[in-house]
Amino acid sequence: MKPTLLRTLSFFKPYWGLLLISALCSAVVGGMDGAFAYLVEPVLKKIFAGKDTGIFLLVPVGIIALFLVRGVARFTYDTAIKLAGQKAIQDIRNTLYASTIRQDMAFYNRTATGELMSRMTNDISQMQEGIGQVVSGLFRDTISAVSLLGVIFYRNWELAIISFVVIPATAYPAQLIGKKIKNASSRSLNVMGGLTATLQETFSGVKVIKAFGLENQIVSRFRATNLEYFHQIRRFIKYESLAMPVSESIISLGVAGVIYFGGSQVMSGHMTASEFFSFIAAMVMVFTPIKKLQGSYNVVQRSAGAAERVFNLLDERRTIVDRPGAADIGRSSGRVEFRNVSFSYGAEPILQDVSLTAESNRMIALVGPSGGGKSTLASLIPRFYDVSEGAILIDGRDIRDVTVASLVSQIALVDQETTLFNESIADNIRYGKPGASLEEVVEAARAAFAHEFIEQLPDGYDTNIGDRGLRLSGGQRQRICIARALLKNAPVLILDEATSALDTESEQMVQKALDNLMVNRTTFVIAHRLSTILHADTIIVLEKGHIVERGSHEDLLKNSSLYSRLHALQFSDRTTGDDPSAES
Ligand SMILES: Nc1ncnc2c1ncn2[C@@H]1O[C@H](COP(=O)(O)OP(=O)(O)OP(=O)(O)O)[C@@H](O)[C@H]1O
Repeated sequence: MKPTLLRTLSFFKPYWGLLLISALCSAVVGGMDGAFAYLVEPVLKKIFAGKDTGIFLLVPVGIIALFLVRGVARFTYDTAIKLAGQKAIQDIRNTLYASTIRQDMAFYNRTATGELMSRMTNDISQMQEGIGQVVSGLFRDTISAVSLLGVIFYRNWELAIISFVVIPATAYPAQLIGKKIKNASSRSLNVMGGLTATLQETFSGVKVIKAFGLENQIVSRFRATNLEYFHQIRRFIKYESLAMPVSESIISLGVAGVIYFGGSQVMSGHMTASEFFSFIAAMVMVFTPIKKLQGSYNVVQRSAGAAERVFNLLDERRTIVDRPGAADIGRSSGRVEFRNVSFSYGAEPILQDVSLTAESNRMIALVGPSGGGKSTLASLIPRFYDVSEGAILIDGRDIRDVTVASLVSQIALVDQETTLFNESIADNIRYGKPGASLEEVVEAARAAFAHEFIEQLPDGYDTNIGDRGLRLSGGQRQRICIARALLKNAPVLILDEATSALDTESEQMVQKALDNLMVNRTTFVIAHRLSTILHADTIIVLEKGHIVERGSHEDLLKNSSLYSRLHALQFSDRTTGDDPSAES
């Protein structure tokens, strides 16, 4: 708990100026509570005992002045402390996002996207609520409680001890309840993570849900998780609602003691009535900040659950990082060598003793039965994963000896997912080369055979990908991705070809765009189109993680090889598409 709290507080460091302003103002606000309770005694004495008419007129004016000053101080305090809280939360969210987006692919494989979204939104909101409430009350309520306690002890320390004997008795149940609140909060956030994951999965997979008529099933699953969330929240509500009545009941014992013993002292003449009123005023006033502080403790407990989850995510270690002394690779010639590479995601070996060399500007096609390891092999080049054994070299240098940033700058990737972001088409292409001029963007789009259709869009290159009504075809999206890769102009290209059936015209356009993209680059094609494979310098046939055949299209066809069988299969059933990677 303590490290979590300290860690949260460390995010406030840059905003110490705002904290200082709020501390000073809260001293004014809190101190005035004490002053107010203290002044009850002389004022009452003068009014009732001395019949002082002067002070009688001064009191209302004084009260207005006091509350004016208090109001200004409180406004400044609240604004400064809440701004500091918001800024700290903003920094936490930025830090978390920056660290998560840099995580390894392995991390993304084992973590549901919805779960991550939940941490970024629900958990951070919970933290924000905690920080907001605590920081806005902590200074003020502490100073207010201390100044009022000062008045109480000053007026009558014996009576003060009687009344405060009960305070420690409230600590134990408060702590117990706080712990329960924290556990319930953590559990409810876990369930909320699952709920967000379900939302993410089902909204993005809505096509399948509709096609299989799974709506009812999905809704019942959602209802069940939502009910579980309610159960967790119900526990949480119960404990939170219990906190106040428990402490108030214990405190009432103290109040009863004060009335009894204080009243006796006034009657026996050991204390004046105005002193007693001042004591009672301070006593009544002090319970408000004390109760608030106790409430803050519960909020802290609740936020601590969320903060722990946020920090756990922040502490996830990356394995794909720069080695000490890693150098910038510069611009490579694009010669890629796999030297006795083995790889596994877990216990199961996926690639075994794979050796191959792609000379600069050559084209290597990876084919073979589904699950043979083609995509895995390609994903090792940009270090999405590190090899388990052996090494991958670019221009003779182990890719683990160069910086990750310089390595990825050597590689352009065009895959089946055709990922476009909710920005303008120009900006989507510009991701290939941040800061590229519009002329460069247009040139890349022309080479990708995308310029024509982009120009016909309502806002041309400024058309937003997320605009309502913008319906880009699969082939058009692919050509935008190809333009992006063209603009990157990297010496190595990884092409995970789309299997999605494009119509013939669209396929031809995409093929022409790809032909342009492949010029003067070392290209690894995970091939699904026969036309691409025909031009490959080397075809690598992967089966169960082993290279079983390699050679040119003609060489491989000459033998009664796996490749020739895959090839024959395609020709015998053109309706399945030109897909030599299909299961043999
Ligand atoms: N992220 C992952 N985590 C664990 N196992 C994986 C992961 N990705 C792939 N695999 C497994 O690795 C093996 C090789 O998969 P890979 O996708 O590389 O094959 P592929 O030849 O590209 O197949 P396809 O032609 O169907 O795309 C498969 O058994 C697959 O289940």
